[in-house]
Amino acid sequence: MALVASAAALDGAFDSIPVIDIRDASSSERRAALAHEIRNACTNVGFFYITGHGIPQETIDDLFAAMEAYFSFPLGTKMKLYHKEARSGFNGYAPPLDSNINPTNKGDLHEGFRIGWEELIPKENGEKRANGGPMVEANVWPSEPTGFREAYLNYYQAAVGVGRLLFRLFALALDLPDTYFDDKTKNFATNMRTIHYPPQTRAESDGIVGIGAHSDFLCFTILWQQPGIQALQVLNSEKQWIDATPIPGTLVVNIGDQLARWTNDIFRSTVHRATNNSGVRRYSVPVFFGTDYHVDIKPIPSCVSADRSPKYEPITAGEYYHQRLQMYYGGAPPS
Ligand SMILES: O=C(O)CCC(=O)C(=O)O
Ligand SMILES: [Fe+2]
Repeated sequence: MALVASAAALDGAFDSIPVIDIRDASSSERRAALAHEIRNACTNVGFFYITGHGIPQETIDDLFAAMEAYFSFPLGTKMKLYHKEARSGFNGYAPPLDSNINPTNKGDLHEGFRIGWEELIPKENGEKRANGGPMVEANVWPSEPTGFREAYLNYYQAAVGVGRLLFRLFALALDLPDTYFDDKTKNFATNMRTIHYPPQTRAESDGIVGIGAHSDFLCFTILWQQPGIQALQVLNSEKQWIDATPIPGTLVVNIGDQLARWTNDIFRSTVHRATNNSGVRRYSVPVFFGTDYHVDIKPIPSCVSADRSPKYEPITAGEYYHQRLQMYYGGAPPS
């Protein structure tokens, strides 16, 4: 069925989130079936779990240990890298209630640490990155705990590998050549946040949740969530909140607003929220994947038809991204 027609047949009233095994994505037979599964997940749910992603457990364990140690430091220590003062764009530390992603709430009860692209061992002759552009801001690093930078960058780079594969699979799912996004994603507009949600003591009716209902604003997100703690929920078209229960060994993938715009809403950018009522600390790690700054986001032809005219004005990826970031987190505009 053509992409536009298959999307029109779906209503988004899902009651569970599909699990997709991406292990054999490089085999040509598997790829077509995989692209089909991904298409169904993106048009109906906007969320799916991936297994077989290949990120070593040790890489995840090292990141977990580093963030757990870092977030246990006193607030004053962490505030030395407060992103609004560190001249690092949005990279660095964000304290609890720094953001309020859903303006109908009073604040998001989490603290975070954000990084962007960086080589673990800087290349010789100063070639840092090919014209990173304004979406690729410098990182700031705490001096403690030991191994923090290495643990963060190892996970970040492993996630970028999974993201590159997903860009190819999304292209296939959209009836495009699998290399469609390659020349649009040269400059690593990929950001990673590690998030600590303290146990929630105030009732949700106070307007304070872990992270308020929102949709992500880049192309897609790959989320590691701590096993054993239910917090993330996803909104279906019937306005029911569906639990995205952590499944050990998986990562959660969700479509963001840029890809929804690009696909004329055929891929769903689904609203989600997280509240930590577990009584213990919860950690999660979203990695957000964007495109290069000057890429035009305008509906791709396979997503437009006589019955489905373009819903959004074209905008560059960079302009859109900064509008949204500024709205949620404020802070100094990147240079
Ligand atoms: O912590 C989570 O499970 C979700 C985080 C999230 O939605 C985000 O950072 O955009
Ligand atoms: Fe999100």
